[in-house]
Amino acid sequence: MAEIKVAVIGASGRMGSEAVRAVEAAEGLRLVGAYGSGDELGDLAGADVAVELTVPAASPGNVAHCVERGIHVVVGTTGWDEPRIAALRGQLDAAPPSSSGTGVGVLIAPNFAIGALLMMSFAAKAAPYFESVEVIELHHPNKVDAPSGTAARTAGLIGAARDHAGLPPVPDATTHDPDGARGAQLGGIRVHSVRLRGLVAHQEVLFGNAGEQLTIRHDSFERASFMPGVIAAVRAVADHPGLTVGLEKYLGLD
Ligand SMILES: NC(=O)C1=CN([C@@H]2O[C@H](COP(=O)(O)OP(=O)(O)OC[C@H]3O[C@@H](n4cnc5c(N)ncnc54)[C@H](OP(=O)(O)O)[C@@H]3O)[C@@H](O)[C@H]2O)C=CC1
Ligand SMILES: O=C(O)C1=N[C@H](C(=O)O)C[C@H](O)C1
Repeated sequence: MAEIKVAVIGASGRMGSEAVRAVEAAEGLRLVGAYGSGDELGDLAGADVAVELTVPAASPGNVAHCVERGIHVVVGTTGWDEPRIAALRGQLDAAPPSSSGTGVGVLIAPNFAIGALLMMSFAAKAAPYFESVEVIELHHPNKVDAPSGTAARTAGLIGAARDHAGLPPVPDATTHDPDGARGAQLGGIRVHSVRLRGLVAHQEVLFGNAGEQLTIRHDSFERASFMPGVIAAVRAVADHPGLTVGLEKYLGLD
């Protein structure tokens, strides 16, 4: 198999620096470029695949830059809401082919950890069977976005599964909540964000019925937990032209 040339955008960040090390250690991958916020991306040093791990404000511009140049992109940065995704789909439809002649592939992966992918899959499977559900995500206090991309994705999957099953809205008698104590509401699902020194990335999905509760919890204790997913995505992205949301689609875990 031909060597894959990889560039990391956001290379000095917490995730980016870990991704640089993972790419350097991975067989069949060669790191050709590492970019920070002050760097000109240019042709990304001839990379076949860019790994994008920056901030929500910069990510769409970086991804557009890669797509325009026919470079496949693995995006771990969060903040990809529906309008951003729709704009990217439009750009991909009109994009030039990649250097290998296929359509450009872009993966938006809200979470690369295998356990987190399974947590989301289990949550979607459980969703039709419970009257109540809420999501609690817990992260390190340096995280700039809330709710987490994982929580937004989980809420989306649960909401879709409930709608498909014809479930009514989650019961909630709250009529007075001047300080927003009930958290954010994403597609009808309550999401609560905790920021706490000492944490990395954690999430609980709480399901309730009369007399019973199911809790699905995932913990990333180290950013190393994301790296097998990053490397698997780099290896697979060229084989998936167009836009894919969720690494589970590459791994058959959906
Ligand atoms: N999908 C997943 O599994 C995971 C996703 N994430 C997401 O990844 C993203 C990064 O997280 P994290 O590493 O913790 O954040 P950091 O703040 O540690 O790193 C962000 C990096 O992005 C760089 N940056 C900012 N703007 C640009 C730009 N325009 N071009 C290039 N680089 C830029 C910053 O560089 P500088 O310091 O020079 O400003 C910084 O090094 C977040 O959105 C986070 O939610 C995090 C963990 C797992
Ligand atoms: O910022 C983080 O740290 C993380 N971000 C992603 C998210 O917002 O879901 C993935 C993981 O939770 C870590």
